[in-house]
Amino acid sequence: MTTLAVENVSKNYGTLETVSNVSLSIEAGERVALLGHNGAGKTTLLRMILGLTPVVSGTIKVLGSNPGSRHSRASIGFLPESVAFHGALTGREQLRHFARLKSVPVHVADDLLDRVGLSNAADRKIRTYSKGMRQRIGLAQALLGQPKLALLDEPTSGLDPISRHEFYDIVEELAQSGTAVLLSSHALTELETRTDRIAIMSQGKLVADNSLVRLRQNAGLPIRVNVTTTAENVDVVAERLGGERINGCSILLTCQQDEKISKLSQITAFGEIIKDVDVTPGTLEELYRHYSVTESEGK
Ligand SMILES: Nc1ncnc2c1ncn2[C@@H]1O[C@H](COP(=O)(O)OP(=O)(O)OP(=O)(O)O)[C@@H](O)[C@H]1O
Repeated sequence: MTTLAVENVSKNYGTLETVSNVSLSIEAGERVALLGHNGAGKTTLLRMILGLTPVVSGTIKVLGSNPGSRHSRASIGFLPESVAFHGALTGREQLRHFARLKSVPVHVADDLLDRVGLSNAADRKIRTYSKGMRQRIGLAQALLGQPKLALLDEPTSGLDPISRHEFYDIVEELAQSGTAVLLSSHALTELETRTDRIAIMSQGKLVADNSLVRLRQNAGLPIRVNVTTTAENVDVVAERLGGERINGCSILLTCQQDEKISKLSQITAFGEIIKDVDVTPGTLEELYRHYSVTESEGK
């Protein structure tokens, strides 16, 4: 059964259509990133999946159950964008408290502290924790009870690169154990290798939902090719390739995906005067802009 099935869901606040006819499904073990500018409707959608905002138009099912139902609530682990903890409690006390609320055995809380790398700080008060350590406690509470669906709202905001890396390792383990993961983020670059699909919301609409490879193909964004030559040949190579000289020995050219191989043959035909070639596909930022702008222009 599909873990999360969102079908034709809309939500208005007054005359503002915050979520507009959105359909999105996530299977067990899939990691989906939900992207969108501020106000795109991501949080409203997450709230509807959680059962906090009623679904009045369209349907949402979590493992076949309605949002907010006992079964649905028991299946979801949620990490809100800003998590508030009791600063006077230790990490262990706080997590054990959440475990009791979720009717999960307390020893599971201790195991999770270990899993999120907090066992050494578990008996320190949360008020002494760094932002990254608080996020880890937040993640640990979202993982209590082995959720079938993890909803993570901006989970890596404020984390340093190493903590982000470790965070995504945990997400990967979670997905491998069969949990479907939906995470919203503004930190685009980290999602490139860490998620299976990218869903983009713009002005309430879902404007893209596909693997990164497919999104790139469909957008047809140009590929950048950076060529380094010997100093004395840079001008002539730039002219022949039709590229732009960007500094001492570097030339920048762009081409479409289907021209890439012929462009590379043209470059290698110059022989030893070519010192290096870097090929960079369109970045996630460019894709994001492409899909958001295409939709808002009504193309
Ligand atoms: N309770 C509410 N009453 C009125 N308008 C609301 C309410 N909740 C959200 N909105 C509006 O709906 C739109 C979408 O908000 P939402 O919080 O879902 O966006 P978001 O994509 O999560 O943005 P962000 O990245 O800033 O968190 C915004 O214009 C917001 O002002």
